[in-house]
Amino acid sequence: MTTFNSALDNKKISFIGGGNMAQALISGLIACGVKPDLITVSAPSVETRQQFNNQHMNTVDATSDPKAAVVDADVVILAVKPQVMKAVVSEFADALDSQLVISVAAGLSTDLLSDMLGGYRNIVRAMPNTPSKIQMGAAGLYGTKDITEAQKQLATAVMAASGLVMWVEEEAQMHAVTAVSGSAPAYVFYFIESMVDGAVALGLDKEQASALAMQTVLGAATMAIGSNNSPAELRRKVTSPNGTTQAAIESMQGNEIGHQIAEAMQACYDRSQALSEEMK
Ligand SMILES: NC(=O)C1=CN([C@@H]2O[C@H](COP(=O)(O)OP(=O)(O)OC[C@H]3O[C@@H](n4cnc5c(N)ncnc54)[C@H](O)[C@@H]3O)[C@@H](O)[C@H]2O)C=CC1
Ligand SMILES: O=C(O)[C@@H]1CCC=N1
Repeated sequence: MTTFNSALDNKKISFIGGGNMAQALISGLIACGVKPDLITVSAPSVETRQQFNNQHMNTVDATSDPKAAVVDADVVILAVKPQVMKAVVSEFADALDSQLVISVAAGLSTDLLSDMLGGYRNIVRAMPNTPSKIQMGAAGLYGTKDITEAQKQLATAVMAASGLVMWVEEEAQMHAVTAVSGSAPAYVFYFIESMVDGAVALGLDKEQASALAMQTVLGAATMAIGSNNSPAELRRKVTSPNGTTQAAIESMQGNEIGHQIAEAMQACYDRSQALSEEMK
């Protein structure tokens, strides 16, 4: 669990958009000690605002006015879909003066975001993932040359409230971050779904199969993080010569599962690249 970072002291953090990713990041911030009354969410739907009010007992400020959310914020987090970003930011771009803007939108380059923001360049692009909700997220960050060292530390503190933070040097690497962590919880959920279906077909009931599959994924990932052995070495330690695991792994290799995962990641990367082009 991440602990409170003093860079967050009294910082006002405003979210534009109150969907899945905003909710996950807000949970991380509050869990690490940010006072809810320093957080504002701008969302057009009454239901979304009501949901925030209920969940956080009216301590998080939920507004329909993005400009009010931005005007005295220290950090503005853009958490709307790439397709609506241009229209949404046009409502408050003229209220930006020194705020740190963090965009979590897939694909959108800092140059394109800057154009949408009327030339404003204090922008960090982040690619988090939904396990941020339980402070187990993994986020890649890229900053323009225009952000200060203090803003870089602030961006690190904001995103580290929800888990691991990794800065990349080249903006193009953000597409790879999306392929390996931003979108990747979905691959893992798909893997778990398939394991459960497989176990049910082999005679277990669904609850038993789900509990065993989820605990195994958690145990294997936790073990890999804490180990001096590589994932390949850990795999070999499970695999007895001519035993059960060898039969399973040979079946996967025969079906080129590794190659198929790489292909899926390439598709994710390509889609991330295409989004910026489409939104120009
Ligand atoms: N869901 C995920 O796992 C991840 C999502 N992202 C990025 O986060 C961003 C948001 O995605 P989600 O939270 O999944 O989508 P979502 O659909 O759950 O939330 C989007 C939110 O945008 C808001 N919105 C829509 N129109 C608006 C407007 N005119 N003004 C202000 N707010 C408006 C609404 O509050 C809505 O809840 C996207 O750009 C996505 O690429 C990044 C990493 C992971
Ligand atoms: O699917 C998407 O486009 C977003 C970005 C990464 C995860 N979800």
